[in-house]
Amino acid sequence: MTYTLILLRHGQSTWNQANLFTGWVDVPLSDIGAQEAHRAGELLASTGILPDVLHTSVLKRAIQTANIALDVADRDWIDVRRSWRLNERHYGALQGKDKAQTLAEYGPEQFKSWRRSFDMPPPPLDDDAKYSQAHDPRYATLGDDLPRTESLKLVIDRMLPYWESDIKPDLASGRRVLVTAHGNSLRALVKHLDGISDGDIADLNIPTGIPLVYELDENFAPVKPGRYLDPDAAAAGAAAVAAQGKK
Ligand SMILES: O=C(O)[C@@H](CO)OP(=O)(O)O
Repeated sequence: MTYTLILLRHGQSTWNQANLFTGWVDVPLSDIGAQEAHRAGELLASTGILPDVLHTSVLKRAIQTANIALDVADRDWIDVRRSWRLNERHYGALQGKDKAQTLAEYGPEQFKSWRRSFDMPPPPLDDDAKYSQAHDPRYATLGDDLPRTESLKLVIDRMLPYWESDIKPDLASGRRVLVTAHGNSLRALVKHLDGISDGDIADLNIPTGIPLVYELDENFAPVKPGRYLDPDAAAAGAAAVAAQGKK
């Protein structure tokens, strides 16, 4: 008996398209992103890997992606759970900043450290800053859990409790689970599943809009490497994410 877990990074957002650091800012899909979500649904349908339950973040780019993909796969009806714990990494004071300008201003070393170091968060975002979530009603109950910036390590710390408490039980019940989330929250989950080291995770990038399917054993360990349902597009998409800022 194996469990099926499908990971799906949201399609391109308007801020991905504009090359801006996004984090917890709640931006929608671009037209390209909606097309990617559509294609993700086609891949699920054509391979017959149809989810029984959906987990998403509380950010609309993930929610819209899941809705489009599930509609195309004729799975609109499945159970849905959402959690802030699946949100993108909070990008602190970088939220809303242009990636190319940030690279030019601070140099490649600092830029890479902010984007991909394991435990070095960007400077925190002030609560009265334009792109702060401190007054967003959807996070009103978080109290001290509300981040003002996060490293990947901090994402793992807040994401894994949800994996344990909510996602694992759905898998254990024999349901195929779709997790629709974000570049860095999915990097956190893949790091955990694949046992990737703190250093090596810097080189892992997740492309937008391509389902990544894992078969897990009864201990929730992958029985073989996760596979993208469109490997060529996934490789090209991951390379494009890695190169962001350089355009
Ligand atoms: O801006 C962001 O929130 C993320 C994902 O789009 O960017 P990066 O890949 O640079 O971590």
